[in-house]
Amino acid sequence: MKYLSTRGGMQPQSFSDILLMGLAPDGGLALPESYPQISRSQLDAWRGLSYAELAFEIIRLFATDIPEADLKDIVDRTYTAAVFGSADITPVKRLSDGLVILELSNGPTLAFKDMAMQLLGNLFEYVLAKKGQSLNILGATSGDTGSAAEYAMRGKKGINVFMLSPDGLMSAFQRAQMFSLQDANIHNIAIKGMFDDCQDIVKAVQNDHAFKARYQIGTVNSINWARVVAQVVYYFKGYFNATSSNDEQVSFCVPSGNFGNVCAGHIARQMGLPVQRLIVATNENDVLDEFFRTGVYRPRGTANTYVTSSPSMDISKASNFERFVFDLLGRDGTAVKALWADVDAGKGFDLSAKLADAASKFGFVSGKSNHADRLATIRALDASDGVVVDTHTADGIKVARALRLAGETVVCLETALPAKFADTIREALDRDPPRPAGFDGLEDLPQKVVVFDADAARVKAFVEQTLAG
Ligand SMILES: Cc1ncc(COP(=O)(O)O)c(C=O)c1O
Ligand SMILES: N[C@@H](CCOP(=O)(O)O)C(=O)O
Repeated sequence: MKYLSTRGGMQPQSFSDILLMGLAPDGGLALPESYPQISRSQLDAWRGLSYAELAFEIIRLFATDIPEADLKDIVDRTYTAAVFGSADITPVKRLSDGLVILELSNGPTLAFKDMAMQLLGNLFEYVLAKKGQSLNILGATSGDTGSAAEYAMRGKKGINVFMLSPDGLMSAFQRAQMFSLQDANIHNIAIKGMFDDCQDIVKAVQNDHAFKARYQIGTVNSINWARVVAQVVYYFKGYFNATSSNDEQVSFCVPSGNFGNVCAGHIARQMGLPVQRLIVATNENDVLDEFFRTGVYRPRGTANTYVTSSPSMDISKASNFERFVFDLLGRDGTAVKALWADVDAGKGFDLSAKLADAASKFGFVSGKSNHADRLATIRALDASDGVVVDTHTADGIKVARALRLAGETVVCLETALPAKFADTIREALDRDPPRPAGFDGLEDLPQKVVVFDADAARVKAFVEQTLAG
């Protein structure tokens, strides 16, 4: 399997190369030359597999330059009950109204990001050892990618993590999870701005080819294809757990911001998973909802991005959306390059002529949620099912309930645990959310972080100084 860029300007590369590469040299995102097609008999054979067995079957189709025995060892070490809390890894819960919740947040940092990041840590370690290289990761987070990456990479030989986050905008729990880490290879940088400013800096540094090569800069955001492919696995597992036969179809409802999670659902559907619809749920930052309703993509600036009670989705420039648009436009890299030249110039684009395809050919629909919806959903679910969900998952459930068709099985992706967003849970339920074992006193630990303006040059200087020792 070789990989190309969404902007059409990259020579085909192997999985291990794009794992370390981050953005493609032409500024685009890596995608496989084609998606592997899963036959009905393969799907039947996969139904009874454990999570690790299934992950191996799927990832080996993409990571074809890693010897299978090595890959199997990496996957088996990653997806264990000890790390993810149960042998099932991603169990499902059926609500009284028939909606299914796919639990993705039982890993070390209580968000779905652990599902891919734990694998990424082990893949990096393996590939870097083989190549005799080291890697300096520059990442951006709105709250969950950062902690998942830092927990997955802390203490790993040959890896440093520099993580940008929006200053003062994450929850107290999210801040404490990241900033309390004292490991020598973890560096937290709070940026005076929003997540999009952090992601813009990551992309600016990735596009400085000389700096990137000199300091071996890599990425853990969903820019990195390995993140997306690891997320494909739980769509298959969620499908098997929510159905009793491969004759059935399900729809997935996905709380969305940077479009990485639902992009993995799109890939699973393209591979042949029987997915009826992919329901994109946004919060008040509704760039994606606007696109799937109108065909107009209108990324907003920081001044027009709201600070909400589902803060991890406070995103107005959905990085991974480029991967979907590449497919929507018949994999035309030249057209994607032209559209993203407009995006990079602060404009948007109009693909309303393709809107019907987005729905009928690719199964996408969307809806949005706001603070009042979130509170109402959290209260209603607590009352009806005794289930407390986090604010992002609540956005998904609100939208799933609004858009569900008669007879449709909708699987809602649980993207974080409520303990991460205690203020809003208290506002909704007048009590604290359950706090999993091991997190008591987290917010009282000493914190280590530097604060910078949203300036790529300042971040580069910090990376240089830190690595110079
Ligand atoms: C808790 C939570 N929910 C939803 C999302 C949105 O996911 P994505 O950015 O993959 O669309 C994020 C951030 O990525 C998140 O941390
Ligand atoms: N919500 C994310 C934002 C980054 O998304 P990614 O999937 O591209 O890493 C976060 O929690 O940081």
